[in-house]
Amino acid sequence: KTVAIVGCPFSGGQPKAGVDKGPIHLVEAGLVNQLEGLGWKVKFDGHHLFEDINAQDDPPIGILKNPRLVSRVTQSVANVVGDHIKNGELPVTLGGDHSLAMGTISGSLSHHPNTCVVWVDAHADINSIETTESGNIHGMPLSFLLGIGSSVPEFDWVKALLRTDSLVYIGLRDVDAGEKAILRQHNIKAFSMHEVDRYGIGKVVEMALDHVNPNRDRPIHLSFDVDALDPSVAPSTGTPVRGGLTFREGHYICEAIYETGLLVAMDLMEVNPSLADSVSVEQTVAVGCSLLRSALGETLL
Ligand SMILES: N[C@](CCCC[B-](O)(O)O)(CCN1CCCCC1)C(=O)O
Ligand SMILES: [Mn+2]
Ligand SMILES: [Mn+2]
Repeated sequence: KTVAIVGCPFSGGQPKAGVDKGPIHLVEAGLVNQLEGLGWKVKFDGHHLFEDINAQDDPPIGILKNPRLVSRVTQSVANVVGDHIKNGELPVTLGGDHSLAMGTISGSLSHHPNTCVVWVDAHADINSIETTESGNIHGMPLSFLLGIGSSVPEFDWVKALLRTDSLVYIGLRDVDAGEKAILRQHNIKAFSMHEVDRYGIGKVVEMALDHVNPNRDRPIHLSFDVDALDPSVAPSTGTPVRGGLTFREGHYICEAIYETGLLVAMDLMEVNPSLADSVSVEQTVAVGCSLLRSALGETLL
């Protein structure tokens, strides 16, 4: 079985410099060899190069920032991920900011229309153009994928093929008012940190999969934002929020999803190696690689 590493040095969905350097740090930490060590054939044809659009050609739409750049980059990612899946490979997309998930999940859905999405994150990333307070598109990918809010012509390539009952969250703890309304209105299932505390991660993952994959027969796309982890575990990320998942809880999610045998694509997002001291950066990168290994079959025994 082949893993295809898709390095996406992209930061256009948010304002902090550095998140585009996430992929190179993850690869340079030895990710390819680590995955080969698990028995995977690993395909990595270099990091993708996204040429910029100069600012005057990409004015905000409403308050959305870099809309044309984000749209173009995520559309190219959708094609890359879709092609890897078509080739029978398992795409592992390294971010880069979470707006990339518009591309990765579109890619999965293009080949597996019944893909269910497990979104591990402190944030819901579901703001529509009406509800976003920041205009940072990394806080919006799911609204486009679900077709929530008024459409933005520049993003018309995103077919709203994800159903709200095919999405489940784990780790939420910083959800905007507009997003809370969207989650309620659309009955989107979310296991916040409150549920993690209450039921424990084992039960939460079981309930999450029972919700989107009751017969364990649907392909799973795992979109993992490292800020789902507590900042003490993954400090070097753009929007840290205290009270997050422990190192083990994060790994348990990945281990349990691997055990289903249904994983078809994974994203590891929002590693920004320029936001902390070198020890903390190294720690964040190492945790990212470790999570990926767990999602791809590394076991403790
Ligand atoms: N919801 C936020 C954060 C999005 C994080 C994206 B992720 O998960 O990929 O890291 C935060 C908006 N928030 C509103 C109140 C004032 C501070 C910013 C937004 O910008 O939409
Ligand atoms: Mn996110
Ligand atoms: Mn987040």
